[in-house]
Amino acid sequence: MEEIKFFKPSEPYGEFSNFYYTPVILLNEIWPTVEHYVQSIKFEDVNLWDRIKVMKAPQDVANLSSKLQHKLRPDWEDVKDAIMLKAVKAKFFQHHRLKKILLETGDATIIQHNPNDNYWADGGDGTGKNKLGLILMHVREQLLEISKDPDLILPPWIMFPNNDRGGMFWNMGWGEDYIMEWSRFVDQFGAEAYRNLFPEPLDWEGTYN
Ligand SMILES: Nc1c(N[C@@H]2O[C@H](COP(=O)(O)O)[C@@H](O)[C@H]2O)[nH]c(=O)[nH]c1=O
Repeated sequence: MEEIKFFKPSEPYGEFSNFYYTPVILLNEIWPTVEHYVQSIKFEDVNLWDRIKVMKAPQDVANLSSKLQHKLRPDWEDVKDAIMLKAVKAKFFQHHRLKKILLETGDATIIQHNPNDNYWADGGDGTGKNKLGLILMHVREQLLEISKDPDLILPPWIMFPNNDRGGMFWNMGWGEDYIMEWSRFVDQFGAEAYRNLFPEPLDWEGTYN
């Protein structure tokens, strides 16, 4: 079985790192990286979230968080896997390019290789739990259930299920760019054929007209 090892964002498969720069929308807010989101959610104090969100380097975020261990929400150990899954899922559903990279790993085992982390990574010698690798493979399964074609651009109601059709997100920046790219893709693919794969839900009615 092929193994894919990743660690730093600048190295091969760096897109799989939580430090990789790519925005994610969670809780109706845009976070600069998965790391910014996960480290914020560790704390109940939302003032800390605002402080973290404007920090540039994910490493600075991680450093600040490790200094504030005494402020951790009491249930963190119980919820951390679910929160990480939610964030990693959002990242790979919300970005077509990243989704494609993940799907193109086929059935390879994905391993976060970091000697300093026995939980999210392999501990360097394979004794770590590799939870982030397991989560990435789980998200890959979830994507495969929707479509096995890495080039297929998914409809907005699947990529951004929490963004209402009437919301401002679709009228500017990221949301607008995505709708334009998706529309071009649907035209090339053939609207009827695409619609057969992805019939629009009630709140997106009329979108193929
Ligand atoms: N330490 C590290 C990465 N690992 C990430 O750091 C986080 C550590 O979480 P926690 O143990 O809860 O503070 C977690 O998201 C893990 O995947 N990644 C990188 O690119 N570069 C790093 O230097």
